[in-house]
Amino acid sequence: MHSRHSEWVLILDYGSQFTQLIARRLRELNIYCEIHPYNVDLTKVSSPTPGGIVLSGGPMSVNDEGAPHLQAEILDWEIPILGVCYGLQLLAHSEIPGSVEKAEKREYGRANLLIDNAGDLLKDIPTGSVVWMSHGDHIHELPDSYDIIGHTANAKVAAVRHKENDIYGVQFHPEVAHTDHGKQLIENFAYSICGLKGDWTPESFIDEQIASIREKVGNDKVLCGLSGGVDSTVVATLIHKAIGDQLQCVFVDNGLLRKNEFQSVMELYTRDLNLPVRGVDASSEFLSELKGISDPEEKRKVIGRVFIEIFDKEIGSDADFKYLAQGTLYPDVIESVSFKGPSATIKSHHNVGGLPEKMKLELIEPVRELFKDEVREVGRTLGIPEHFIGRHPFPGPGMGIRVLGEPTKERLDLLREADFIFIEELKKQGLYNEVWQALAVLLPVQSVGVMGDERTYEFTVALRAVTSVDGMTADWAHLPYEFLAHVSNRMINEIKGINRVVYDISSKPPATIEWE
Ligand SMILES: Nc1ncnc2c1ncn2[C@@H]1O[C@H](COP(=O)(O)OP(=O)(O)OP(=O)(O)O)[C@@H](O)[C@H]1O
Ligand SMILES: O=c1[nH]c(=O)c2[nH+]cn([C@@H]3O[C@H](COP(=O)(O)O)[C@@H](O)[C@H]3O)c2[nH]1
Ligand SMILES: NC(=O)CC[C@H](N)C(=O)O
Ligand SMILES: [Mg+2]
Repeated sequence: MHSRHSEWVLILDYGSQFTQLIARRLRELNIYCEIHPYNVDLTKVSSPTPGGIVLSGGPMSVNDEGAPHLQAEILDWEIPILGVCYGLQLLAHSEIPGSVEKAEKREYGRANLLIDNAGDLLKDIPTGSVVWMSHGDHIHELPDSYDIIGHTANAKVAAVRHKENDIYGVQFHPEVAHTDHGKQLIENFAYSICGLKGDWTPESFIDEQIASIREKVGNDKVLCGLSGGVDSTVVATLIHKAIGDQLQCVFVDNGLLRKNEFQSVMELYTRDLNLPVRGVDASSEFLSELKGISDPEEKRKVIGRVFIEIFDKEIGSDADFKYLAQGTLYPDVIESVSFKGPSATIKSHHNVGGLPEKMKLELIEPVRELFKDEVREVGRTLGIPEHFIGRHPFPGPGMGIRVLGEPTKERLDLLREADFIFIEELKKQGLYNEVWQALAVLLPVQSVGVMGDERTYEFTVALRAVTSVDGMTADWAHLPYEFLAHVSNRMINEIKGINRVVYDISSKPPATIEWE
């Protein structure tokens, strides 16, 4: 459940790698938006009526058989529309099939936008400014209903405006940082053309969520899975504000947590936040269900299922419990479901794609549409102390997906020691807040070493640290060599069973942050 801000923009996703960025740019303007697949059931996105619609780019060609189409009804909504790249091609193609053709030269990279008629869309954008192109098709024949308002040396049609309606299209990508005035263009579209005010702030979000949680829950009770992480802490605080002691939180020790995590987080919750939390030790249940399982997706599904079983057990026969609250985030949702259908699922986050099909409790997920940095802002506004807000994300399946292969107790303990050293050193040396997330992975690889004249044949730990804004894309963190040397040295000396440490230097994409 979530409630939609009254003023919002609908983004229809045609599969572009940049669709998330359109959402980011709008949200930076304090405009609420949601991404839905191009073929979404329109009744799900018509209330409240969006103030504008953006059609994203996409990898297909509009002329391909089975290419994602435009749901023409949206044109009757008389709402401003902005088509980006594939979105623009789709607008042209929907009036004149075949008007889009393969360009002689694929255009990828920077181009200079020459403005023919700025009007409202290109207002305050200097002619000749850099725009980012990424397309193989181009518009050969523009429908009569459109005017060209911008072109580049290679693209006769780079920006268009419908003669009568508020429909616009651009061949370049205003959402990427390489387009110099892309943000201005999106602002022009949202503020001037759609007439949106940009009044979506953490305060308005909190007020709306509290009202909607109260209305939804009534006199029933809510169970909230609390993990010590940012998202669930924010969610529990929000719900506690809304319904007080109708909320009960549970923190599950699933045997996959960090070293000392369970005790220290329980203490912090009692000390700093006045939340009703029960701690549950379910480590043996989780570990026995994970026995013999080494496939990443299978592990995630097992963990998702056991979490729900434990939650069900916790409520026992108390029939007042009708809801389960979780700190599910937008990236969890985006990565677990895909507009292309399940085949393109990247990983089943335990709390989304890993959930069992049949559940007794109905979900309440107030931050399901937010990115991590937005949740942190909401948390700060709610007055949650910084040591909760600033924590690195830690996934629900925890060490279970960081021990590659079967997560046995023995291997989990090894990894816990390695992780403890890595995080402790990051904090000690003032680097913890410089990286977005840091973790250690235990590889199922043994290699030969020599220690004190003895041969060793032990495991390898991979260190991973990334910089990111929202976890959707990430770069490996350039940690100082001396730091890495020190950490490696400590791990190999202090942890019996590890004789080699490597550093992961892959970015996301094409890698992901976690290894499984
Ligand atoms: N050990 C746990 N006990 C109870 N619930 C949990 C546990 N781990 C995860 N969950 C539930 O799953 C949700 C998703 O986990 P996730 O790790 O994405 O979020 P988080 O732990 O709240 O925040 P963060 O991403 O900062 O770690 C949590 O918000 C929480 O509701
Ligand atoms: O609660 C969670 N349940 C999960 O199943 C899960 N899988 C990945 N993550 C976290 O999501 C972010 C992106 O991770 P990836 O780049 O590995 O997909 C990173 O911050 C990951 O730690 C999860 N969080
Ligand atoms: N980035 C895009 O949306 C590309 C659109 C289309 N696939 C093309 O190559 O022209
Ligand atoms: Mg977590």
